[in-house]
Amino acid sequence: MAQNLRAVAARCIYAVVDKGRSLADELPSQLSKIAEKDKGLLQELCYGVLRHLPELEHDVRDFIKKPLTGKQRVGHFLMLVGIYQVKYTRVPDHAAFNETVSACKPLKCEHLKGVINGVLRNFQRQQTNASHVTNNSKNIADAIVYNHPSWFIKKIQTAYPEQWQALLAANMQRPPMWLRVNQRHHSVEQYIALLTAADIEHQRLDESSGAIQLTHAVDVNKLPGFQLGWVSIQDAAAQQAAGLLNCQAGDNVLDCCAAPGGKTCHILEQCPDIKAMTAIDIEASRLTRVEENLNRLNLSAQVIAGNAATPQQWWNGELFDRILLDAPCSGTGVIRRHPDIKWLRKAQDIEALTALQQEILKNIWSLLKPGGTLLYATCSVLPEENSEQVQRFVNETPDAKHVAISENSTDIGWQILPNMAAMDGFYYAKIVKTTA
Ligand SMILES: C[S@@+](CC[C@H](N)C(=O)[O-])C[C@H]1O[C@@H](n2cnc3c(N)ncnc32)[C@H](O)[C@@H]1O
Repeated sequence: MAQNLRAVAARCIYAVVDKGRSLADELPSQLSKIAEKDKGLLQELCYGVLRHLPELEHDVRDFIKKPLTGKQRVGHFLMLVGIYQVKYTRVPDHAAFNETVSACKPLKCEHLKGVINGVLRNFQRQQTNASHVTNNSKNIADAIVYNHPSWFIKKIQTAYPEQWQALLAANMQRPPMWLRVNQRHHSVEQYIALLTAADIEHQRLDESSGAIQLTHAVDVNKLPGFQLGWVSIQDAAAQQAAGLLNCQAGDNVLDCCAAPGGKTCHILEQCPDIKAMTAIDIEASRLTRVEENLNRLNLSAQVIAGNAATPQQWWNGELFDRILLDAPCSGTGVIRRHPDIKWLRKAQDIEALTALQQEILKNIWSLLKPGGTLLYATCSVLPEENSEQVQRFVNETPDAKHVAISENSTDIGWQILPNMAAMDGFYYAKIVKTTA
Protein backbone atom coordinates (compact mmCIF):
# COMPACT_ATOMS: atom_id res chain seq x y z
CA MET A 1 0.00 0.00 0.00
CA ALA A 2 1.27 3.50 -0.87
CA GLN A 3 2.55 5.42 2.16
CA ASN A 4 1.65 8.94 3.35
CA LEU A 5 4.20 11.06 1.49
CA ARG A 6 4.42 13.76 4.22
CA ALA A 7 5.35 11.03 6.72
CA VAL A 8 8.00 9.71 4.33
CA ALA A 9 9.35 13.25 3.78
CA ALA A 10 9.55 13.89 7.55
CA ARG A 11 11.42 10.59 8.03
CA CYS A 12 13.91 11.39 5.24
CA ILE A 13 14.61 14.88 6.60
CA TYR A 14 15.01 13.48 10.12
CA ALA A 15 17.53 10.92 8.77
CA VAL A 16 19.57 13.70 7.15
CA VAL A 17 19.49 16.38 9.85
CA ASP A 18 19.55 14.30 13.01
CA LYS A 19 21.22 11.08 11.83
CA GLY A 20 23.72 12.53 9.35
CA ARG A 21 22.63 10.36 6.41
CA SER A 22 22.73 11.69 2.88
CA LEU A 23 19.48 12.35 1.01
CA ALA A 24 20.90 10.45 -1.96
CA ASP A 25 21.08 7.35 0.28
CA GLU A 26 17.66 7.85 1.89
CA LEU A 27 15.34 9.04 -0.85
CA PRO A 28 15.63 6.41 -3.64
CA SER A 29 14.41 3.52 -1.46
CA GLN A 30 11.55 5.69 -0.13
CA LEU A 31 10.44 6.74 -3.62
CA SER A 32 9.65 3.12 -4.43
CA LYS A 33 7.06 3.07 -1.61
CA ILE A 34 5.20 6.08 -2.96
CA ALA A 35 2.44 6.27 -5.58
CA GLU A 36 3.84 7.41 -8.97
CA LYS A 37 1.78 10.62 -8.92
CA ASP A 38 3.24 11.65 -5.53
CA LYS A 39 6.94 11.17 -6.30
CA GLY A 40 7.49 14.71 -7.55
CA LEU A 41 5.91 16.23 -4.43
CA LEU A 42 7.96 13.97 -2.12
CA GLN A 43 11.18 15.17 -3.76
CA GLU A 44 10.01 18.78 -3.65
CA LEU A 45 9.24 18.52 0.08
CA CYS A 46 12.58 16.88 0.98
CA TYR A 47 14.75 19.18 -1.12
CA GLY A 48 12.69 22.27 -0.27
CA VAL A 49 12.77 21.78 3.51
CA LEU A 50 16.52 21.10 3.43
CA ARG A 51 17.07 24.25 1.32
CA HIS A 52 15.05 26.42 3.72
CA LEU A 53 15.78 24.66 7.04
CA PRO A 54 16.86 27.61 9.28
CA GLU A 55 14.02 29.79 8.03
CA LEU A 56 11.40 27.07 8.65
CA GLU A 57 12.85 26.30 12.09
CA HIS A 58 12.53 30.00 12.86
CA ASP A 59 8.90 30.03 11.64
CA VAL A 60 8.01 27.20 14.03
CA ARG A 61 9.84 28.60 17.04
CA ASP A 62 7.37 31.44 17.58
CA PHE A 63 4.40 29.13 17.77
CA ILE A 64 5.52 26.30 19.98
CA LYS A 65 5.99 26.56 23.74
CA LYS A 66 8.39 23.64 24.12
CA PRO A 67 10.57 22.42 21.22
CA LEU A 68 9.95 18.80 20.22
CA THR A 69 12.95 16.71 21.27
CA GLY A 70 14.06 13.06 21.42
CA LYS A 71 11.50 10.65 19.94
CA GLN A 72 9.30 13.60 18.97
CA ARG A 73 11.87 15.02 16.56
CA VAL A 74 10.24 13.37 13.56
CA GLY A 75 7.09 15.34 14.52
CA HIS A 76 9.20 18.50 14.47
CA PHE A 77 10.27 17.78 10.88
CA LEU A 78 6.67 17.01 9.95
CA MET A 79 5.76 20.53 11.11
CA LEU A 80 8.48 21.95 8.84
CA VAL A 81 7.05 19.92 5.95
CA GLY A 82 3.64 21.47 6.72
CA ILE A 83 4.96 25.04 6.80
CA TYR A 84 7.01 24.53 3.65
CA GLN A 85 3.86 23.54 1.77
CA VAL A 86 2.04 26.68 2.89
CA LYS A 87 4.95 28.96 1.97
CA TYR A 88 6.35 27.40 -1.20
CA THR A 89 3.94 25.00 -2.88
CA ARG A 90 0.62 25.25 -4.63
CA VAL A 91 -0.92 22.64 -2.35
CA PRO A 92 -4.06 24.35 -0.96
CA ASP A 93 -3.61 25.18 2.75
CA HIS A 94 -6.51 22.99 3.92
CA ALA A 95 -5.07 19.96 2.07
CA ALA A 96 -1.57 20.69 3.39
CA PHE A 97 -2.91 20.84 6.97
CA ASN A 98 -5.09 17.71 6.73
CA GLU A 99 -2.47 15.59 5.04
CA THR A 100 0.31 16.77 7.36
CA VAL A 101 -1.70 16.09 10.50
CA SER A 102 -2.81 12.68 9.22
CA ALA A 103 0.88 11.79 8.74
CA CYS A 104 1.11 11.64 12.57
CA LYS A 105 -0.46 8.15 12.53
CA PRO A 106 2.16 6.38 10.35
CA LEU A 107 4.85 8.30 12.25
CA LYS A 108 3.39 6.96 15.53
CA CYS A 109 3.10 10.44 17.02
CA GLU A 110 -0.69 10.81 17.14
CA HIS A 111 -0.38 12.58 20.51
CA LEU A 112 1.22 15.50 18.58
CA LYS A 113 -1.74 16.01 16.23
CA GLY A 114 -3.13 18.94 18.25
CA VAL A 115 0.27 20.65 18.61
CA ILE A 116 1.10 20.32 14.91
CA ASN A 117 -2.34 21.46 13.81
CA GLY A 118 -2.11 24.47 16.18
CA VAL A 119 1.35 25.51 14.93
CA LEU A 120 0.30 25.29 11.27
CA ARG A 121 -2.88 27.27 11.80
CA ASN A 122 -1.14 29.94 13.88
CA PHE A 123 1.55 30.22 11.26
CA GLN A 124 -1.07 30.63 8.53
CA ARG A 125 -2.78 33.39 10.53
CA GLN A 126 0.34 35.44 11.28
CA GLN A 127 3.00 34.56 8.70
CA THR A 128 6.34 35.41 10.33
CA ASN A 129 7.76 38.68 9.12
CA ALA A 130 11.40 39.66 8.69
CA SER A 131 11.42 41.85 11.80
CA HIS A 132 11.43 38.73 13.99
CA VAL A 133 14.72 37.69 12.41
CA THR A 134 16.46 40.80 13.67
CA ASN A 135 15.66 39.78 17.26
CA ASN A 136 18.36 37.15 16.91
CA SER A 137 22.14 37.50 17.12
CA LYS A 138 23.86 38.49 13.84
CA ASN A 139 25.07 34.94 13.16
CA ILE A 140 21.70 33.36 13.76
CA ALA A 141 19.94 36.10 11.80
CA ASP A 142 22.26 35.53 8.82
CA ALA A 143 21.68 31.78 8.98
CA ILE A 144 17.91 32.38 8.87
CA VAL A 145 18.01 35.00 6.11
CA TYR A 146 20.49 33.15 3.86
CA ASN A 147 19.50 29.59 4.83
CA HIS A 148 23.07 28.37 5.34
CA PRO A 149 25.03 27.39 8.47
CA SER A 150 26.84 30.32 10.12
CA TRP A 151 30.33 28.78 9.79
CA PHE A 152 29.87 28.49 6.04
CA ILE A 153 28.51 32.03 5.66
CA LYS A 154 31.60 33.38 7.47
CA LYS A 155 33.97 31.42 5.24
CA ILE A 156 32.22 32.62 2.10
CA GLN A 157 32.18 36.23 3.31
CA THR A 158 35.95 36.04 3.84
CA ALA A 159 36.70 34.31 0.53
CA TYR A 160 34.31 36.34 -1.64
CA PRO A 161 33.77 39.75 0.01
CA GLU A 162 32.04 41.10 -3.09
CA GLN A 163 30.09 38.05 -4.17
CA TRP A 164 29.12 36.20 -1.01
CA GLN A 165 25.41 37.09 -1.13
CA ALA A 166 25.13 36.14 -4.81
CA LEU A 167 26.89 32.85 -4.10
CA LEU A 168 24.53 31.99 -1.23
CA ALA A 169 21.53 32.99 -3.36
CA ALA A 170 22.80 30.74 -6.20
CA ASN A 171 22.91 27.82 -3.74
CA MET A 172 19.17 28.29 -3.16
CA GLN A 173 18.33 27.83 -6.86
CA ARG A 174 17.10 24.59 -8.41
CA PRO A 175 19.86 23.23 -10.66
CA PRO A 176 19.19 22.59 -14.33
CA MET A 177 19.55 19.19 -15.95
CA TRP A 178 22.60 19.05 -18.22
CA LEU A 179 23.29 16.50 -20.93
CA ARG A 180 26.63 15.31 -22.25
CA VAL A 181 26.48 14.14 -25.84
CA ASN A 182 28.52 11.03 -26.56
CA GLN A 183 30.33 12.31 -29.60
CA ARG A 184 31.39 8.78 -30.55
CA HIS A 185 27.77 8.37 -31.68
CA HIS A 186 26.53 11.82 -32.73
CA SER A 187 27.85 15.31 -33.18
CA VAL A 188 26.30 17.82 -30.78
CA GLU A 189 24.34 19.28 -33.71
CA GLN A 190 22.94 15.85 -34.62
CA TYR A 191 21.87 15.17 -31.05
CA ILE A 192 20.29 18.63 -30.79
CA ALA A 193 18.20 17.72 -33.85
CA LEU A 194 17.05 14.55 -32.05
CA LEU A 195 16.04 16.58 -28.98
CA THR A 196 14.12 19.03 -31.14
CA ALA A 197 12.33 16.16 -32.89
CA ALA A 198 11.42 14.73 -29.47
CA ASP A 199 10.05 18.15 -28.38
CA ILE A 200 12.57 18.47 -25.55
CA GLU A 201 13.42 22.15 -25.01
CA HIS A 202 17.13 22.81 -24.63
CA GLN A 203 20.04 25.18 -25.13
CA ARG A 204 23.73 24.61 -25.72
CA LEU A 205 26.40 25.87 -23.29
CA ASP A 206 28.58 27.22 -26.13
CA GLU A 207 29.72 26.21 -29.59
CA SER A 208 32.86 24.47 -28.34
CA SER A 209 31.18 22.19 -25.83
CA GLY A 210 29.02 19.09 -25.86
CA ALA A 211 27.00 20.33 -22.87
CA ILE A 212 23.28 20.90 -23.44
CA GLN A 213 21.00 22.39 -20.81
CA LEU A 214 17.38 21.23 -20.70
CA THR A 215 14.72 23.84 -19.98
CA HIS A 216 12.81 21.26 -17.92
CA ALA A 217 14.16 18.07 -16.37
CA VAL A 218 12.92 14.89 -18.06
CA ASP A 219 12.97 11.19 -17.25
CA VAL A 220 16.24 9.83 -18.70
CA ASN A 221 14.29 7.16 -20.58
CA LYS A 222 12.61 9.92 -22.62
CA LEU A 223 16.03 11.09 -23.90
CA PRO A 224 16.80 9.81 -27.41
CA GLY A 225 19.15 6.83 -27.16
CA PHE A 226 19.87 7.08 -23.41
CA GLN A 227 19.93 3.29 -22.95
CA LEU A 228 22.04 3.01 -26.11
CA GLY A 229 24.71 5.28 -24.64
CA TRP A 230 24.14 8.26 -26.92
CA VAL A 231 23.91 10.70 -24.00
CA SER A 232 24.63 11.03 -20.27
CA ILE A 233 23.52 13.30 -17.45
CA GLN A 234 26.41 15.46 -16.22
CA ASP A 235 26.64 19.08 -15.10
CA ALA A 236 28.42 21.37 -17.56
CA ALA A 237 31.09 22.23 -14.96
CA ALA A 238 31.99 18.54 -14.57
CA GLN A 239 32.13 18.31 -18.37
CA GLN A 240 35.11 20.68 -18.42
CA ALA A 241 37.46 18.02 -17.01
CA ALA A 242 37.96 15.93 -20.16
CA GLY A 243 38.85 18.94 -22.32
CA LEU A 244 41.25 20.33 -19.71
CA LEU A 245 43.01 16.99 -19.29
CA ASN A 246 43.46 16.97 -23.06
CA CYS A 247 44.52 13.31 -23.44
CA GLN A 248 46.48 12.32 -26.54
CA ALA A 249 46.64 9.11 -28.57
CA GLY A 250 48.72 6.50 -26.74
CA ASP A 251 48.37 8.11 -23.29
CA ASN A 252 48.28 5.99 -20.16
CA VAL A 253 45.57 7.69 -18.04
CA LEU A 254 44.65 7.45 -14.35
CA ASP A 255 41.38 8.66 -12.83
CA CYS A 256 42.12 8.20 -9.16
CA CYS A 257 38.80 9.14 -7.48
CA ALA A 258 36.57 7.87 -10.22
CA ALA A 259 33.15 6.78 -8.95
CA PRO A 260 30.47 7.00 -10.29
CA GLY A 261 32.59 7.35 -13.41
CA GLY A 262 31.15 10.45 -15.10
CA LYS A 263 34.55 11.91 -15.95
CA THR A 264 36.17 8.53 -16.67
CA CYS A 265 33.54 7.89 -19.34
CA HIS A 266 33.74 11.39 -20.78
CA ILE A 267 37.52 11.10 -21.20
CA LEU A 268 37.08 7.73 -22.95
CA GLU A 269 34.35 9.14 -25.22
CA GLN A 270 36.58 12.04 -26.21
CA CYS A 271 39.85 10.15 -26.64
CA PRO A 272 39.24 6.74 -28.24
CA ASP A 273 42.97 6.31 -28.94
CA ILE A 274 44.42 6.42 -25.44
CA LYS A 275 46.48 3.39 -24.49
CA ALA A 276 44.70 2.60 -21.21
CA MET A 277 42.42 4.07 -18.56
CA THR A 278 42.72 3.02 -14.92
CA ALA A 279 39.79 4.06 -12.71
CA ILE A 280 40.35 3.85 -8.94
CA ASP A 281 37.95 4.51 -6.08
CA ILE A 282 38.21 3.72 -2.41
CA GLU A 283 34.56 2.65 -2.16
CA ALA A 284 34.13 -0.70 -3.83
CA SER A 285 30.32 -0.36 -3.68
CA ARG A 286 30.45 2.86 -5.75
CA LEU A 287 32.51 1.12 -8.43
CA THR A 288 29.40 -0.80 -9.53
CA ARG A 289 28.13 2.53 -10.88
CA VAL A 290 31.39 3.00 -12.81
CA GLU A 291 30.94 -0.45 -14.39
CA GLU A 292 27.28 0.29 -15.22
CA ASN A 293 28.20 3.58 -16.89
CA LEU A 294 31.04 1.98 -18.85
CA ASN A 295 28.72 -0.83 -20.01
CA ARG A 296 25.90 1.50 -21.06
CA LEU A 297 28.36 3.62 -23.04
CA ASN A 298 30.20 0.58 -24.43
CA LEU A 299 33.56 1.77 -23.06
CA SER A 300 36.27 -0.04 -21.16
CA ALA A 301 38.65 0.75 -18.32
CA GLN A 302 40.53 -1.12 -15.67
CA VAL A 303 38.41 -0.54 -12.57
CA ILE A 304 40.17 -1.03 -9.21
CA ALA A 305 39.03 -0.58 -5.61
CA GLY A 306 41.95 1.22 -3.99
CA ASN A 307 43.07 4.14 -1.90
CA ALA A 308 44.58 6.98 -3.95
CA ALA A 309 46.70 7.92 -0.92
CA THR A 310 48.44 4.49 -0.91
CA PRO A 311 49.14 3.70 -4.60
CA GLN A 312 51.79 1.08 -3.73
CA GLN A 313 48.85 -1.22 -2.87
CA TRP A 314 47.40 -1.22 -6.41
CA TRP A 315 49.81 0.42 -8.87
CA ASN A 316 51.51 -1.84 -11.46
CA GLY A 317 54.55 0.45 -11.75
CA GLU A 318 53.79 1.92 -15.19
CA LEU A 319 53.88 5.74 -15.12
CA PHE A 320 50.87 7.79 -16.30
CA ASP A 321 50.86 10.57 -18.92
CA ARG A 322 47.70 12.12 -17.50
CA ILE A 323 46.17 11.94 -14.02
CA LEU A 324 42.76 13.25 -13.04
CA LEU A 325 42.48 13.82 -9.30
CA ASP A 326 38.80 14.65 -8.67
CA ALA A 327 39.50 14.89 -4.98
CA PRO A 328 37.18 14.08 -2.08
CA CYS A 329 35.98 17.52 -0.96
CA SER A 330 33.38 19.51 0.97
CA GLY A 331 30.96 19.51 -1.99
CA THR A 332 30.21 23.18 -1.24
CA GLY A 333 30.01 23.95 -4.96
CA VAL A 334 27.05 21.63 -5.48
CA ILE A 335 24.79 22.74 -2.60
CA ARG A 336 22.04 23.82 -5.04
CA ARG A 337 21.97 20.19 -6.29
CA HIS A 338 22.45 18.55 -2.86
CA PRO A 339 21.07 20.92 -0.17
CA ASP A 340 21.68 18.25 2.50
CA ILE A 341 25.40 19.12 2.24
CA LYS A 342 24.67 22.29 4.25
CA TRP A 343 23.66 20.19 7.25
CA LEU A 344 25.88 17.14 6.79
CA ARG A 345 29.14 19.05 6.41
CA LYS A 346 30.59 20.52 9.61
CA ALA A 347 33.20 23.27 9.99
CA GLN A 348 35.73 20.81 11.43
CA ASP A 349 35.44 18.54 8.35
CA ILE A 350 37.27 21.06 6.16
CA GLU A 351 40.61 20.63 7.90
CA ALA A 352 40.43 16.82 7.61
CA LEU A 353 39.48 17.08 3.93
CA THR A 354 42.34 19.44 3.07
CA ALA A 355 44.76 17.09 4.85
CA LEU A 356 43.43 14.13 2.82
CA GLN A 357 43.65 16.08 -0.46
CA GLN A 358 47.23 17.04 0.38
CA GLU A 359 48.15 13.43 1.15
CA ILE A 360 46.61 12.10 -2.08
CA LEU A 361 48.29 14.82 -4.19
CA LYS A 362 51.67 14.09 -2.64
CA ASN A 363 51.45 10.31 -3.03
CA ILE A 364 49.92 10.19 -6.49
CA TRP A 365 52.48 12.66 -7.89
CA SER A 366 55.19 10.02 -8.17
CA LEU A 367 52.96 8.05 -10.60
CA LEU A 368 53.09 10.89 -13.18
CA LYS A 369 55.63 10.82 -16.03
CA PRO A 370 58.00 13.78 -16.38
CA GLY A 371 56.23 16.09 -18.85
CA GLY A 372 52.84 14.66 -17.81
CA THR A 373 49.82 16.62 -16.55
CA LEU A 374 47.79 16.22 -13.37
CA LEU A 375 44.39 17.88 -13.36
CA TYR A 376 43.28 18.67 -9.81
CA ALA A 377 39.51 19.10 -9.45
CA THR A 378 36.98 19.63 -6.67
CA CYS A 379 33.31 20.58 -6.47
CA SER A 380 34.16 23.02 -3.69
CA VAL A 381 34.14 26.82 -3.50
CA LEU A 382 36.54 27.02 -0.55
CA PRO A 383 40.02 28.39 -1.36
CA GLU A 384 41.65 26.13 1.24
CA GLU A 385 40.60 23.09 -0.81
CA ASN A 386 41.39 24.76 -4.13
CA SER A 387 43.84 27.56 -4.99
CA GLU A 388 45.56 27.46 -1.57
CA GLN A 389 45.92 23.70 -1.79
CA VAL A 390 47.47 23.84 -5.27
CA GLN A 391 49.72 26.79 -4.38
CA ARG A 392 51.07 24.94 -1.35
CA PHE A 393 51.69 21.77 -3.34
CA VAL A 394 53.55 23.61 -6.09
CA ASN A 395 55.64 25.52 -3.51
CA GLU A 396 56.61 22.29 -1.77
CA THR A 397 57.22 20.13 -4.87
CA PRO A 398 60.30 21.05 -6.92
CA ASP A 399 59.18 19.32 -10.14
CA ALA A 400 55.57 20.63 -10.03
CA LYS A 401 54.60 23.65 -12.13
CA HIS A 402 51.19 25.27 -12.17
CA VAL A 403 49.91 26.05 -15.68
CA ALA A 404 47.18 28.68 -16.02
CA ILE A 405 43.95 27.36 -17.52
CA SER A 406 43.31 30.40 -19.67
CA GLU A 407 46.20 32.21 -21.29
CA ASN A 408 45.93 35.63 -19.64
CA SER A 409 44.92 34.46 -16.20
CA THR A 410 47.15 35.01 -13.18
CA ASP A 411 44.84 32.95 -10.96
CA ILE A 412 45.90 29.66 -9.47
CA GLY A 413 43.43 27.40 -11.23
CA TRP A 414 39.89 28.14 -12.36
CA GLN A 415 37.16 28.66 -9.78
CA ILE A 416 33.69 28.24 -11.24
CA LEU A 417 31.10 29.67 -8.86
CA PRO A 418 27.63 28.08 -8.59
CA ASN A 419 25.25 29.25 -11.32
CA MET A 420 28.06 30.82 -13.38
CA ALA A 421 26.69 30.07 -16.89
CA ALA A 422 24.14 27.87 -15.05
CA MET A 423 26.93 25.48 -13.98
CA ASP A 424 27.69 23.89 -10.61
CA GLY A 425 30.49 25.34 -8.49
CA PHE A 426 33.73 23.61 -9.44
CA TYR A 427 37.49 24.09 -9.33
CA TYR A 428 40.19 22.98 -11.75
CA ALA A 429 43.97 23.43 -11.72
CA LYS A 430 46.57 22.00 -14.09
CA ILE A 431 49.90 20.91 -12.65
CA VAL A 432 52.65 19.77 -15.00
CA LYS A 433 55.67 17.64 -14.02
CA THR A 434 58.80 19.33 -15.29
CA THR A 435 61.47 17.32 -17.07
CA ALA A 436 64.98 17.46 -15.55
C1 LIG B 1 33.90 13.86 -6.30
S1 LIG B 1 33.70 12.15 -6.25
C2 LIG B 1 34.32 11.68 -7.81
C3 LIG B 1 33.35 11.89 -8.94
C4 LIG B 1 33.84 11.24 -10.23
N1 LIG B 1 35.17 11.69 -10.60
C5 LIG B 1 32.90 11.48 -11.40
O1 LIG B 1 33.13 12.36 -12.21
O2 LIG B 1 31.90 10.75 -11.51
C6 LIG B 1 35.01 11.72 -5.19
C7 LIG B 1 35.24 10.23 -5.08
O3 LIG B 1 36.44 10.06 -4.34
C8 LIG B 1 36.35 8.81 -3.69
N2 LIG B 1 37.42 8.80 -2.65
C9 LIG B 1 37.43 9.40 -1.44
N3 LIG B 1 38.60 9.19 -0.82
C10 LIG B 1 39.35 8.44 -1.67
C11 LIG B 1 40.65 7.89 -1.61
N4 LIG B 1 41.43 8.06 -0.53
N5 LIG B 1 41.11 7.16 -2.66
C12 LIG B 1 40.32 6.96 -3.75
N6 LIG B 1 39.08 7.45 -3.86
C13 LIG B 1 38.60 8.19 -2.85
C14 LIG B 1 34.93 8.79 -3.18
O4 LIG B 1 34.51 7.45 -2.92
C15 LIG B 1 34.18 9.43 -4.35
O5 LIG B 1 33.66 8.44 -5.19
